[in-house]
Amino acid sequence: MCPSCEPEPAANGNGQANAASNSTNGSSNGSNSHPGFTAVRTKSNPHPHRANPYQPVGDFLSNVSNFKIIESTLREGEQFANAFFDTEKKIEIAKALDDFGVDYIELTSPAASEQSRADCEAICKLGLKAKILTHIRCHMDDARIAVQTGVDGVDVVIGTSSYLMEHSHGKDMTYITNTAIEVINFVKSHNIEIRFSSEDSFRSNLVDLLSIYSTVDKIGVNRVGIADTVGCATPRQVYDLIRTLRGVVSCDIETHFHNDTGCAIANAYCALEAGATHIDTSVLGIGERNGITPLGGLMARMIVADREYVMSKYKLHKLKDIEELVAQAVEVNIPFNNYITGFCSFTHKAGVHAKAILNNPSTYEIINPADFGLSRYVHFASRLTGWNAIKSRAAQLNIEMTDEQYKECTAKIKALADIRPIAVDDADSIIRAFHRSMKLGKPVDLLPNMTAEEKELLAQKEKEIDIPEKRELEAAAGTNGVTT
Ligand SMILES: CC(=O)SCCNC(=O)CCNC(=O)[C@H](O)C(C)(C)COP(=O)(O)OP(=O)(O)OC[C@H]1O[C@@H](n2cnc3c(N)ncnc32)[C@H](O)[C@@H]1OP(=O)(O)O
Ligand SMILES: O=C(O)CCC(=O)C(=O)O
Ligand SMILES: [Zn+2]
Repeated sequence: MCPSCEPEPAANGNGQANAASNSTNGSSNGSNSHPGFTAVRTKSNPHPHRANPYQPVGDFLSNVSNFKIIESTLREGEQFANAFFDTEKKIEIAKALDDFGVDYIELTSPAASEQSRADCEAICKLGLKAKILTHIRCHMDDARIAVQTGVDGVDVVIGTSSYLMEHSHGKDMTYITNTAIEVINFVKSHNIEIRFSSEDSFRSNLVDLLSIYSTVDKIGVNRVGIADTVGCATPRQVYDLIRTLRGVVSCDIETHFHNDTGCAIANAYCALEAGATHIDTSVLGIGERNGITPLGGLMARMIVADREYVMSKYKLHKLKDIEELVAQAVEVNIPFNNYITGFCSFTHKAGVHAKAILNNPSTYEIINPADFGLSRYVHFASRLTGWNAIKSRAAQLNIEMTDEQYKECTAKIKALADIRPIAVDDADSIIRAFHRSMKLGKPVDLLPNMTAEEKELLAQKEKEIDIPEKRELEAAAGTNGVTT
């Protein structure tokens, strides 16, 4: 099968949920297979290969087709307000991330607590494919503990902005540089990967930054790290800084973006464009405050840039399970608008969208849900529903009518949807009853269990219905075209 094609989803005709209440829910049960909508059969191959004039241009600096993920749910994510991971949960998450295909798993400092140290050792012993890192302060005490845990690498960090130099650790650049050299040499002497990072890079002095990165690069660190610790950076600032740094160091460049101003994914992308090699993520973006670049959001961004690379490296159909695992562990709901796995990420509602999606999903989808093992849905039970969606739903119910009849039936669905939120079952009942009335040639009760009040409101609405095609038919049949 063409990698761009998805298997045709089965019709989901037995839905019970109320579409409108779904859409105001604000959170989901973590599934995109919601019963309020129906999975659709589309006419043409979804997402055929087609030249995209906006696709990334070839660029000798860019790593959008060659990046690595440092997954920090078990480090940055543990700093999320709600997070508590016991050993068992940490192991479960580490295994799931490893299976997904992340390149590195970063763990909380073993200096944080005795259990943190023991958990770090336990995860190192799992023999995962992903390399295991731990994250420490730029301090020999922490480094001595870290190298004893069995990790593959140590991520060292120290604040370089004036805020942090003054109010966090109180050390100047000379002290920072000397300590960094000592810690780096010590970790390297244990044949362990080493990364040196400046905290709050975007509020640090550029000359200080380039100077210390140049020094640690010469000593032979595996990576340097740039961190937008307070989430203040814009994509343009990120591009400029990483591009400049790329010209100064020869080692890899890791980047870490907080999401306080909503730029964490865009910043990660720009960093890769400018030559960064590694992106820090966490599942659902959990971390300090409102967190960092989310793993799923990064996957969404990168699959659009280079689908082949992303598909070949990561088991995307496991994303939803990992998010549910972490969401449960930290007791949060997956947001309704979450990248990829939000309950309505692939649901198309307005008639204009539905029609085009039914013809070709690329019209209103940049990501193919099937790449993530998910389905797309067309909503067909609202006042925004169009006759093309109703025709497609009728086909799923094995009902065939003329185009004029689909339109008239749609108008009846809209009339009811103008009165109250309607469920899939309501729309289905109307389609069935309308079809029956067409066959019998006489009106039937569209919704037998409607309340008297609803019936009266609906009758009012029906008076207002004006379908041009119906008017023409009625005129042709000798009526004045006015429904009474
Ligand atoms: C931006 C980030 O997310 S960086 C990663 C943050 N991670 C963590 O903080 C891990 C969890 N932390 C902990 O368990 C504790 O903070 C510990 C064990 C690291 C330190 O605990 P304590 O010694 O009780 O210090 P406390 O947490 O109150 O203050 C931080 C200390 O680290 C020092 N410090 C802060 N940043 C750094 C750094 N990057 N390198 C070296 N020292 C640092 C501060 O000066 C302060 O030391 P002091 O009060 O003795 O002068
Ligand atoms: O180690 C790093 O590069 C990042 C540390 C961190 O979490 C931050 O600065 O926000
Ligand atoms: Zn952070």
